[in-house]
Amino acid sequence: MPWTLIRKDGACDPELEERSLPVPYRLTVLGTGYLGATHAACMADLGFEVLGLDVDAAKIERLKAGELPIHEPGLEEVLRRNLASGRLRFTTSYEEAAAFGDVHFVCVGTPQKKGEYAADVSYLDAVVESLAPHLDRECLVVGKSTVPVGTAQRLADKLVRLAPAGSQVELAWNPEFLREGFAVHDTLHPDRIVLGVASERAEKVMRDVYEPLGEVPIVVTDYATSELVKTAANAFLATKISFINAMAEVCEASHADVKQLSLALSFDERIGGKFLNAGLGFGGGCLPKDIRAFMARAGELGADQALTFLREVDAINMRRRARMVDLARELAGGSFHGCTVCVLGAAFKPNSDDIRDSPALDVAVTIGRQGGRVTVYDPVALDNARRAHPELAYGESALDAARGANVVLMLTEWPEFVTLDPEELGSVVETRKIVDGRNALDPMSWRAAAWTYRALGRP
Ligand SMILES: NC(=O)C1=CN([C@@H]2O[C@H](COP(=O)(O)OP(=O)(O)OC[C@H]3O[C@@H](n4cnc5c(N)ncnc54)[C@H](O)[C@@H]3O)[C@@H](O)[C@H]2O)C=CC1
Ligand SMILES: O=C(O)[C@H]1O[C@H](OP(=O)(O)OP(=O)(O)OC[C@H]2O[C@@H](n3ccc(=O)[nH]c3=O)[C@H](O)[C@@H]2O)[C@H](O)[C@@H](O)[C@@H]1O
Repeated sequence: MPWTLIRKDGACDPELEERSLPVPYRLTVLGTGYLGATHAACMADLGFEVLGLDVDAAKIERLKAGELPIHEPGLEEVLRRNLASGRLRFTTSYEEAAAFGDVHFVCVGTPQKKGEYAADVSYLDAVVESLAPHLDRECLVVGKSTVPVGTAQRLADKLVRLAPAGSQVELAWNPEFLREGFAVHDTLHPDRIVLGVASERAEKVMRDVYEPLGEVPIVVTDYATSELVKTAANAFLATKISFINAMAEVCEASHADVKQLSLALSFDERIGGKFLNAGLGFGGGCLPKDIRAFMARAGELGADQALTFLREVDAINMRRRARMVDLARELAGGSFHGCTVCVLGAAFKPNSDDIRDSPALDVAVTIGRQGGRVTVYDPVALDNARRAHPELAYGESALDAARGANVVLMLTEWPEFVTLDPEELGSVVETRKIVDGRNALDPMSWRAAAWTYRALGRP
């Protein structure tokens, strides 16, 4: 069946023609968090008319005002530019979104269920239940969230069942691979586009939507494979990080240096140097929960043996956090009682304010529970950290947080921490002891300034 989908009024404004959109589809983006806010703003920047929707009314008000609710370098400019042009708008109304959109991108969260490994996909069901009853004409619904394999087919059936337009409403799955901190770049210059589609017409619409991105490898496949590509990619990245952190454990036992080991490995083109930074390990709203959801889903499918290695990947990762606490305690003289610990970093990685499953905060909280007086500083994640962990103390700057500290832990490699002057920091601490949790500092210069410098996986 040919895909006849066009904008309802058939009109194409001259500016859109100038931007040479193959088809001026109107897009909605349902869920405007880290992924959705980026996707909405970037698709508008490509020339599409975009309507972003969220159930969080406060978030929508901020977005309407050109204020980004998250920290993502470069995104606020894209947001403001497209609000000003009128191409990007926001709403909380599903009725409005359904009437507006030819293509609906679904970007809601799929967090880990409490007390379980499995992913909570209920937000996706909620989207379908809110949107579908208003879909009375041909349109494409495109899932971008990361999901357990099998979710897309189930949602596709539900969509057709609930939508008045029935099978004129179709689902496609289009997983997202962007990294926080590089979200705008990764959206506009993806390494590849994966399309899980059930028809040629859905493939055609998706190809048209992404045509303005230029030459990008496109893999067209079925729903299940597209869902699995995403979880496999994150499982691979997590495995690579835990591999080098396992090597760090062996280096610790044998007085070898994991940083030099990693460098030497990186020259082998089959291995490559990316994602081989040993340290405190991975956190964030994705890698940890995605490998756990992957294991849970494999179990449901009777394929749990295939992924038992991910259990070890997870365990190695969590052991790094425990090792960091042990190292800090050792430097504190065997106990945290009466000890002041400065933690530099709260975000799970630099250039983000995201504190979901942050290794840095996890370590800070554990040390606090073990009796340490912990003061945390982060350039952008302080508000989020304060809200989540009011029990910790917070500094206004790195120097402020380090004042009177017996031990400093550098746990998120923000550029401003990497370039800290050992003398200047040394002038405010009680004792010059530092653990470099990301192998990002230069040991020589810290030791030259009379600091006791320790790191993970290095002698
Ligand atoms: N954060 C990232 O860098 C990436 C995330 N992903 C995946 O994308 C998905 C979203 O992740 P994030 O953006 O990080 O999550 P998030 O938690 O920042 O955003 C989710 C948004 O959905 C909204 N929402 C919840 N229920 C809704 C509903 N019924 N209707 C409309 N909006 C609703 C929430 O209010 C929130 O604003 C997850 O599956 C994640 O694994 C994939 C690639 C990158
Ligand atoms: O599914 C997702 O949401 C995203 O998850 C990750 O992106 P992100 O979580 O933004 O951050 P990464 O750059 O992958 O870093 C993840 C964690 O691994 C840690 N890491 C990374 C690299 C490394 O060598 N060592 C290391 O410990 C980082 O500090 C961070 O805590 C993937 O890289 C993205 O491709 C994917 O789209």
